Amino acid sequence: MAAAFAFDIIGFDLDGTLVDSSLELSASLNHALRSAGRPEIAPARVKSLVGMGAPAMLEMALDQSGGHDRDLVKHLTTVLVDHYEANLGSDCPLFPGLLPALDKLQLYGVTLAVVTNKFEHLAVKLLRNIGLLDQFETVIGGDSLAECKPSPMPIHEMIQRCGGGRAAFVGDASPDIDAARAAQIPSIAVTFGFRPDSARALGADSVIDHYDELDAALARISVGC
Ligand SMILES: O=C(O)COP(=O)(O)O
Ligand SMILES: [Mg+2]
Repeated sequence: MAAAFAFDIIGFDLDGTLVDSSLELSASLNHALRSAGRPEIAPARVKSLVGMGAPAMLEMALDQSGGHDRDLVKHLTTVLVDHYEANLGSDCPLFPGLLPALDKLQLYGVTLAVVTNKFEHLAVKLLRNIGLLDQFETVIGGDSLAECKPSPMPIHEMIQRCGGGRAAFVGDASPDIDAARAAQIPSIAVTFGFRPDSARALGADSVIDHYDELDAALARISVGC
């Protein structure tokens, strides 16, 4: 089947883009906060803390109740990750329309990849547990390389691992769109992720409200690139 767009590679962010991981992340963040005697944070508010990895999420959460230091963040990252890993993917729905959208891209012969700021081993395990891992040529995590999003480094690496060619990136937050811009590839922001209020202001080349719109958005942004 011929695609209406000219991309060889489509990269996806993970949390808030492929899956709604907010309930599992909230449960594990709050488990870590409780263990340190800190107040919990409501899942709706946890969404705004996701996107720069677990240590950054903990720093921002701890700053809401008395601050953080490096040792505390290091210790609580282990507490959070151990808890998160135990039930990974059991309460982590895919966003509507994702599977048919990925199937269509595969039919077009597009190579798919994930670039997340989650630790790589957690991203791989989550994708395996929810049955998505085989869809992706490669998974690059926040600790896979010397730099993570918003650096262009993981985007460049993604393109290289996927054999080169024209690429676009889909994400829900500023590290995604900024990394794509820094790597000089077009981006699509999703409004159904963890930044519904600001997705339109991220400066992406296109914005979608549902995965049904992905095909048309890719066709729009591939014109002239
Ligand atoms: O902050 C995280 O844990 C990772 O988030 P991302 O998948 O949106 O990059
Ligand atoms: Mg995200």
